[in-house]
Amino acid sequence: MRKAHPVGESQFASLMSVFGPFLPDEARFPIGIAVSGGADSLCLAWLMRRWRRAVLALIVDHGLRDNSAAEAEETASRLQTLDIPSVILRLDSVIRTGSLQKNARIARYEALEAACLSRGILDLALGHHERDQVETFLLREAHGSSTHGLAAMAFARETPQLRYLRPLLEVAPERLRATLRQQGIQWVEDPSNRNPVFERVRIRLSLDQSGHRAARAQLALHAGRRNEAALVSAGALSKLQADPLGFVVMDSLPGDPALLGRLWQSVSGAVYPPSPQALAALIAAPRPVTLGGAQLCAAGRLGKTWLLVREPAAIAGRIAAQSGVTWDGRFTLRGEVPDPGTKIGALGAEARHFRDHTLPAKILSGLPALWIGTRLMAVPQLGAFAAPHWARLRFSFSPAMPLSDPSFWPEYRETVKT
Ligand SMILES: Nc1ncnc2c1ncn2[C@@H]1O[C@H](COP(=O)(O)OP(=O)(O)OP(=O)(O)O)[C@@H](O)[C@H]1O
Repeated sequence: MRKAHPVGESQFASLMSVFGPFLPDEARFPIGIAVSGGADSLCLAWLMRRWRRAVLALIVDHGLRDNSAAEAEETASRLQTLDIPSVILRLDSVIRTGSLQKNARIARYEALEAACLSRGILDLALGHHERDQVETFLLREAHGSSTHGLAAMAFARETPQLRYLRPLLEVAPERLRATLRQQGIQWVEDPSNRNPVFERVRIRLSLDQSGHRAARAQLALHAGRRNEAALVSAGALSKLQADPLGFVVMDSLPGDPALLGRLWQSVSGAVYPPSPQALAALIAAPRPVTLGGAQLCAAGRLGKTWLLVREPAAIAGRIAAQSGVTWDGRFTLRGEVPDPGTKIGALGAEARHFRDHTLPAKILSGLPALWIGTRLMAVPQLGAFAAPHWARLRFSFSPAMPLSDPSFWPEYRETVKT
């Protein structure tokens, strides 16, 4: 057998580049990494940290094995030595009837998704690799899956809240282990990965090299078309930068009116995009314009050519603040409101207090703020609170057309791993 080559930093950077736009590499926009402590996801974490500073590893402790808590701690301290911050998510509700593996997986994804949502994480990377992909294909084939199922796992999968990324999906697992060995990084071996009670493991054990190659070739036929379309849409989006504060900056407008319409909807919070004719005219001759609740204007000191931002005159008035309520079709409040008289309204002219902020007043004044009468109590997005107990409140960016909506990436959808 040939010796496996470690994965290099520049190769990983090019694997990540196919996913298109990422939020700036700043502490307020971490990318999540799901780390089990096994070789694959640990290697993913190491590579991600070389690629980007703002990352957060999420370790799920299913609590199903006696030493699982200690293993999770061990993984967390290993990550710490690699300068990767992490949190451990403890599950106490894995249902033990039916398929334990399946229940554990559902509970794991729920916990990961909730943790990302509460921390404003939009992208979560998973450590699936090429052999996982081949096994998924063979499992689905054995179960009579349709063409869609046989395309197996996609590079990325969207939920309305989160995008799952699988940058290592075409990388052989031997290369991930070789990478860790080269760096002298240890990992945890999960005994269930070798337990033939599980069908996936039986498939793994029965696959010789030629079977593996044949399955890969078949898989490529199924997956090719889907991923090709996905890469086209990722390419279009990779040129812009979308911010969960509710604005988009870009050097040029996307050439597809439907795509531009979706961006417009995300920023304005509108249920419908502007007319395709108006958008096509704008693409043909870009110019500053106010349309359908959003404004296209010069990005100025934001560094790119265009800024797409909520139209100030169209912003909603004040409404009573309650957890779960959405204001201006864009921002949903979460957390316990300390005073029943609190209202949500735009920061407006009070944005002048944040003059030193790197973002222009045009963006800041449209952010949601919490008010009691004329008193400004909190601007959660800016980390400004009149008193510590207001700091429990958060707004999430939740327009009717979210920036990470599945229809943004139609070809990336897939069924959850079998
Ligand atoms: N307990 C966990 N905590 C966090 N993420 C997990 C956990 N288990 C699995 N994952 C994520 O899901 C991916 C695929 O899971 P799978 O069970 O196939 O991998 P694994 O064999 O447990 O571990 P690894 O991929 O880390 O070697 C992992 O690479 C990792 O990103």
